[in-house]
Amino acid sequence: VERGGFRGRGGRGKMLTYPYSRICILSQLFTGFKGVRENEDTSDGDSKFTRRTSQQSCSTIKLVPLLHHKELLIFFAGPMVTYIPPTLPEDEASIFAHYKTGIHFDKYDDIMVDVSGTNPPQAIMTFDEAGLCESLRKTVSKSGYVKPTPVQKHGIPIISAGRDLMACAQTGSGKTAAFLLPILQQLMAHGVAASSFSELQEPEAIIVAPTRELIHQIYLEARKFAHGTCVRPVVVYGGVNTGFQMREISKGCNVLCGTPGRLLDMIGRGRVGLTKLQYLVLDEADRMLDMGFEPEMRRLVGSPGMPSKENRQTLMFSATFPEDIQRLAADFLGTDYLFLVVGVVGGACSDVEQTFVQVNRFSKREQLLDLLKTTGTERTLVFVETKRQADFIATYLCQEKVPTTSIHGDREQRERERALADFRSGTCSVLVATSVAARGLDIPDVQHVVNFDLPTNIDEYVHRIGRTGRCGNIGRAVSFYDLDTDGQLARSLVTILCKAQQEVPSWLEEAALSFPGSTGLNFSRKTFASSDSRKWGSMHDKSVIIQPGAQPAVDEEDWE
Ligand SMILES: Nc1ncnc2c1ncn2[C@@H]1O[C@H](COP(=O)(O)OP(=O)(O)OP(=O)(O)O)[C@@H](O)[C@H]1O
Repeated sequence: VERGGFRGRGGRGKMLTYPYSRICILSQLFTGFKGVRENEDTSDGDSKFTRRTSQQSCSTIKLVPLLHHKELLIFFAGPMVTYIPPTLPEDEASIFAHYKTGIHFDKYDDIMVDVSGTNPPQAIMTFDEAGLCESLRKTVSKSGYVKPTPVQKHGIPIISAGRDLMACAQTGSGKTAAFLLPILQQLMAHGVAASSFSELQEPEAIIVAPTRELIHQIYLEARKFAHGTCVRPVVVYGGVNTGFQMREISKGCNVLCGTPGRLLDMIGRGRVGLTKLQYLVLDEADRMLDMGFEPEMRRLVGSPGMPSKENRQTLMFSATFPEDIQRLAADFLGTDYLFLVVGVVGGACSDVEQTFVQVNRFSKREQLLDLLKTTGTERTLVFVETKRQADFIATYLCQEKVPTTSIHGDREQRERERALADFRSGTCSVLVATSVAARGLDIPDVQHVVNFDLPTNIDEYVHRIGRTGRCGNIGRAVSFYDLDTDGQLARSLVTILCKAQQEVPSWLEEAALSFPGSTGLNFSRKTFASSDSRKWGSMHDKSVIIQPGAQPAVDEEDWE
């Protein structure tokens, strides 16, 4: 049923063992039985069923036959989730804490921008032109924003004009505010009703993102910009006590931020209604629509009460948009949507200096240690392929007296949040992470990203190295390249380096040429390439940045 999860086929009264605490959907398998629908913290399972939880990672469910039941069986085979995140500080200093824009912030103005689609509205040049209400102007200024970034200059008027949008802009260039500000402004302008207590809440905006930490970060941004207004943002994501989140929703909810699973759960429980929905935002939209999440996104837009795409505004943001995903995305957007490209679709942030080191798999660990000795206390994010590897490397570095923590999908939510907090505060200068930390996370002063293992997908690489060099600051990325295993990525890496105007090591170029299937390289050094799939028709240039057949992030279980 799930990779490495459900083992037994089950049967009348048979004991089944689930080694992971995951939801298993056992369609049709047990016709004639009804399973316990046990939700993490509500023991609302039918009393005719027994559920025995042994250790945290191993639950046992006994199925008891119930004649004449032929439902889809849904089991939650995990321990009760009791985690309630710490209360957030309410003081302005904490809410508006931000880091400084870097010396390259003004260079954003030189990046080429292309808006395709009919009648795009005029871009704004300043926040004054954005027509923000007084409260929002104040929160923008308290956040340290002086002038808008290109994605904000173009995105804000497009959204304010009521248009659907697919926006592609480099990592760390302010996409979050580009959708939050116009949504909040429109809600305020149309006199959004201050939320009040009700078991069913009907938010005006829903924002979806692929990981718990990212959606929490977006929620913090929404809470920051909405500070002092009557708009109430709420966040829901897995790994946190459901009852707690239901109570938070019932206190009032205008902007609901969520990971897909928990969001659908809240809708399914009748806690969230969709009839008032005006805005649906997919952050990291290419990830939200790839094969991992697409079914959930379709379930979301097909949920009862969800306004049709003509009757809601759908907004998609990412730094990468492979062509096949662009085509798929069109199913969710109104026909007249605008496609905004800042720089190169799928391009790496040019403020990140990218270096490649040839390694063999047996020397990597020592090379990492040597590298970290040269970086000292610089905040460094180390990406590895698997959860086990993350634990292993973090333990190794701790033994070598490098203050290290780790984040991956098998850690408890409490531990994940603790790890991130320790990294943010500098208690641990090194964070070893799987792909769960690749997208969206905005951590101040990450000077350095190390790809201990290169990902198999070039878009994943772009997002990973984008954890540094944000908002005009300069960052460095070092990638360990193993000739035995990373050959299939060589060609895409060369293209990424060329487009970011960076030096390509000759051995990498050779590796790209010698990889089976390479038919000569033609790496343009263009600073800009518009890549709206509607323009290409069937004649488009299949740039290697776009990899239609690319596999999703390796460590699928890391995602929500
Ligand atoms: N106009 C601005 N002026 C100053 N700082 C800004 C501005 N816009 C955004 N920022 C800050 O820049 C940082 C990066 O923004 P954000 O996280 O929205 O980037 P992003 O484009 O969504 O990145 P990613 O692709 O990695 O998700 C944040 O700390 C944000 O507060």
